Amino acid sequence: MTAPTNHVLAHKPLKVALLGGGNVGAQVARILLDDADSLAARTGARFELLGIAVRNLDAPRTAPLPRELLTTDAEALVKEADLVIELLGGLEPARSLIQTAIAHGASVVSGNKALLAADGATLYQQADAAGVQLSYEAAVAGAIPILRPIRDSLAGDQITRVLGIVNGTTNYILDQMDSTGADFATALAEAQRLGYAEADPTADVEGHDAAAKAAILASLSFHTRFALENVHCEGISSITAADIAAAKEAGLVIKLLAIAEKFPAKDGEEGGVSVRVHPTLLPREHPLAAVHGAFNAVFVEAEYAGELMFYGQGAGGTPTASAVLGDLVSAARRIVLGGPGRTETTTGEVAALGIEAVQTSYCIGLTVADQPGVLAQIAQLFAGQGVSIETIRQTIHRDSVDQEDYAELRIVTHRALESALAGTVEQIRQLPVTREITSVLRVEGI
Ligand SMILES: NC(=O)C1=CN([C@@H]2O[C@H](COP(=O)(O)OP(=O)(O)OC[C@H]3O[C@@H](n4cnc5c(N)ncnc54)[C@H](O)[C@@H]3O)[C@@H](O)[C@H]2O)C=CC1
Ligand SMILES: N[C@@H](CC=O)C(=O)O
Ligand code: NA
Repeated sequence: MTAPTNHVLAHKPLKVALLGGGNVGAQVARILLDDADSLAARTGARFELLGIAVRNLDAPRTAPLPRELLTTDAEALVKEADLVIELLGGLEPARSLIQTAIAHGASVVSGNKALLAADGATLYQQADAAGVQLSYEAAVAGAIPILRPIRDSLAGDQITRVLGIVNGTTNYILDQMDSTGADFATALAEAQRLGYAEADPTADVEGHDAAAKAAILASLSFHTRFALENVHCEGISSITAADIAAAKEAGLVIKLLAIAEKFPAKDGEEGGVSVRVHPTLLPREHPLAAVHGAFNAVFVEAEYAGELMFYGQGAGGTPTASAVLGDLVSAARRIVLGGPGRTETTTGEVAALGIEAVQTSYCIGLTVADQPGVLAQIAQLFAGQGVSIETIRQTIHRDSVDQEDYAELRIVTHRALESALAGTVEQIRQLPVTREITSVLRVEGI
């Protein structure tokens, strides 16, 4: 392995102001402090966390924050910073603080979809005019990289439809009602406890949070400004247990979908883009029906790329912090970009593993003599190597040549070390009762 060449951090530390120490803010602070070295290596400059603006210095936090970093003076903090992370939520004072940051030449990272849906265009223009960046990947579908792919990766394509589950709280509630029969209020309380819900959960339940995200998605996808007023919005508060049960009986599931769809001009009718959020029935075999809990998924249909699907954790402090930090590193790299910038780094120094060190599940196909005790012998060899069997399927066949019965086995294992599996297979191959090992395949996702 060649020695890493980019450990030297030529750039001065970048001062970071964090606004908000709630579900997301506390996790961003924790990771900024815990992973300071690797973030510096990837960025080309260290992040110096100047302070964390909070409303109440003594409020309980989801991660312990150094007391000396907490302040109630958000404005003073912002004026000192090179980079400002806004995780307060709500329109004010978030908007004014972002504008102060921009006016002082700081780049801004925000997860505030309510503000971005309301004022994103203005704030973006202000940032552009000041030569700073405004990034907000966390604002739509939490941890899922969706805005940057739409804005950058698909910049050469024509998006025709975006369709997704973009609110974790409502997906959690509907999923709980569907799978455990939980009532609406209990499921909502649990979503709040898990840190998915907005400070005022009405924004989730009535679809306003999804509508804000739909407006942002539509604006980026169709290169046109869509305001919240352009989004048709229906929430899930009127969905009853009986609706869920009826859907289930019909092989359907109810999901709150955000849809931005282009309708081309046709038969003298003007074309346009429909942006809407509403509860939607889906067949249970539809890929979006398999999005459970607080997970989100966004389908993008584009003229040249075809169908793309983005899936992951759309809510929760730590997953959302991942998107915030991705934006932070990306914005910081551009500040460092006085030189060539650091977009690819090789400072991880992680060893490359051989296949023998892989752990996964396996499916082994083999044929053996149809005799008593054969399965026990094989099971013993697996156990001897510490490989645990998940299922064995046996089918009896008759050999057309010697007219002897033989058994075809398909054995699926739990996760096991490749070397242990290979050793087991070799031992089975040597057994006098084994006719043939027909296949050894690795299995993921079971
Ligand atoms: N929680 C989640 O799963 C996700 C949240 N977001 C967005 O991230 C932002 C933060 O969300 P959470 O951390 O969940 O909210 P939160 O309500 O847990 O935290 C907000 C924090 O900001 C503080 N704050 C509010 N106004 C303040 C002020 N004027 N001065 C000082 N501190 C103030 C509050 O005291 C609280 O500590 C919101 O815009 C939210 O929509 C985005 C994606 C996912
Ligand atoms: N309240 C939101 C948080 C993420 O944006 C949700 O439930 O999805
Ligand atoms: Na995202």
